[in-house]
Amino acid sequence: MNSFNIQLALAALVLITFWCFLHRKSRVLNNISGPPSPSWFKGNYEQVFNPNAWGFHEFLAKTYGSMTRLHGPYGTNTLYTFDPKAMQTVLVKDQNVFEEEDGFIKGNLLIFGEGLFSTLGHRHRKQRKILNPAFSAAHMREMIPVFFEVAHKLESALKNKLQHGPATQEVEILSWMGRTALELIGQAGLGYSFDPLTDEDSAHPYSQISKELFPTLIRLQFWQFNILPYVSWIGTAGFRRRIIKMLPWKDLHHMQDMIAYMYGVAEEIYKIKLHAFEAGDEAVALQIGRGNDLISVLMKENMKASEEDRLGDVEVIAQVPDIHLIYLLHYLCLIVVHPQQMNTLIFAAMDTTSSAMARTLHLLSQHPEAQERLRQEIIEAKHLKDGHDFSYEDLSTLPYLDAVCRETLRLYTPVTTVTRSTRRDTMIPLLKPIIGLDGTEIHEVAAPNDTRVIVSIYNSNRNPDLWGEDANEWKPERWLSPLPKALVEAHIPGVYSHLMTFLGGGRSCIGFKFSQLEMKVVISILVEKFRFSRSSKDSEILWQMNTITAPIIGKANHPQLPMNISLVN
Ligand code: HEM
Repeated sequence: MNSFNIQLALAALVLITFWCFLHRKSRVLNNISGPPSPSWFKGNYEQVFNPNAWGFHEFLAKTYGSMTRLHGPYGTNTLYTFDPKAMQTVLVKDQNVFEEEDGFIKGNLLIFGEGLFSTLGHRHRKQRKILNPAFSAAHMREMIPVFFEVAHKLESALKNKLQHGPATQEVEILSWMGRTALELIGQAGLGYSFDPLTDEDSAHPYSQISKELFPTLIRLQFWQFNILPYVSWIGTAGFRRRIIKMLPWKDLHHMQDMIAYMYGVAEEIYKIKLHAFEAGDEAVALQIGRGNDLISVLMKENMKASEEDRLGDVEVIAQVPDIHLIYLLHYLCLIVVHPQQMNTLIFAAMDTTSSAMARTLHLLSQHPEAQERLRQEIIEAKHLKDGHDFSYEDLSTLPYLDAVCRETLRLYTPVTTVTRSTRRDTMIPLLKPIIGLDGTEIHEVAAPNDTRVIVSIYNSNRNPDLWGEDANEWKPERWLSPLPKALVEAHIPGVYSHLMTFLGGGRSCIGFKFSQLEMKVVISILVEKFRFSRSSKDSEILWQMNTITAPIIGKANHPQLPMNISLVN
């Protein structure tokens, strides 16, 4: 028997064990009401995780409230919640009980070594401690010139386009936001420039890939969640690649090609960085970002740390780029030969924030009065500064800009759900009790070991019990007066503004200040200089849920957001 056949036999054995394991799962959650299952094989998963799942999530919230039972694959149970107290337990209080799923952590360990996404408990906390200063407000303050430098490049490119063509032009704004976010995380995060941001043709191929990655990923999501964690460690990477090639599966092949490309780019950046560090301080200072990028700061912090807290060299290099894009990591388990984390940082920072910036501009194009109000605020503040760029403090004292960003991130969160899995039998207390199928009032849910819990960021941010009857409307003004008492008293466990957008607890988004700054810098420059209005295709634009929300037109496969723009003067 050759080694290929042995690995094939092992794969079959693992799958059989996996079926048996699932069947012994408990039925304790059967008393919690929830939607019927359309399929034993997939349960409700295809309804919850699909690009157009908005309606199903709204239906769950309206029909079953903030704690629901879903049918998982193969007759298993899954909890779906946005109850504030339940989220507090899952994400903050008992976060060691509600961890990322086993397969996820093991797969990441295989590929990335001990980075943020592949560590738990003490080790994860230790890495966060070292990483925190690189993402602190103090460091963001130092980075602000880099943010403005990149935003001004975008401004020049768009101005140039408008000055050499019709006064109002249709522009595909999503790709410009993606390119800007890529350049920003390149310069501020990695000390590397991807894109001169001069015209449409100068785009780095990486930004195109980022637009295709998530839509492809969501088409594969069921397999990713339910099969991949159990097979990702089987055989060698070479074996797994051979298996993928044999499968008649277009999306998986496309994913493999995209990752191979990203891998090459990441390797190049990685080598440049290492080379500069080996050459010493002067070489680092000559780099883009002038030694202030996240990797450089992390290295400096690590040198200062006590011996106990210090990360090993490999851990440092693995760490900074090991930024979210959780779902891609599963695929990397299958496809990539050895660790390459640069891509994770780039994607985490890029797709989330570019989606948020594009959504903000889209909303402003649909609400011209809000756009004008924002423009006036920026122009007046700029006037007081004699036209100079804003400082970090200036940006945090523009109330309407702040309100527009918060409201957009509330109503249109780029990441709509996160999933955790219980590591032992446990209780989940509820702020709002539910009625069980047997008619009893349930104040806390007994969740057996290995229960999947989906936390709905989307429904938490739109909960009418907390935000009021207008919770589903985009109203920046709500942030200019005191927030509803019910919301404040609910103690939403999010790190940002009673919102779950950046999550809460020890695994919350470490880059949320980075992303806030980026949004404010880019939106303030664009709205001051350009007027945004709906394009003729506006009614066809459909925002898809995906892993990170993205707009598409009609049946097109790749995200795009056409918008009309003209110069303000
Ligand atoms: C609007 C933009 C962004 C949104 C909505 C967002 C959202 C999130 C969410 C929901 C998580 C938790 C995922 C989970 O636990 O399953 C997360 C984690 C993370 N994000 Fe972001 N993110 C954004 C931008 C960024 C940026 C710009 C960076 C880096 C520069 C970043 C770095 C990270 C990291 C490192 C984690 C993992 C933290 C850990 O496991 O300890 N994010 N993000």
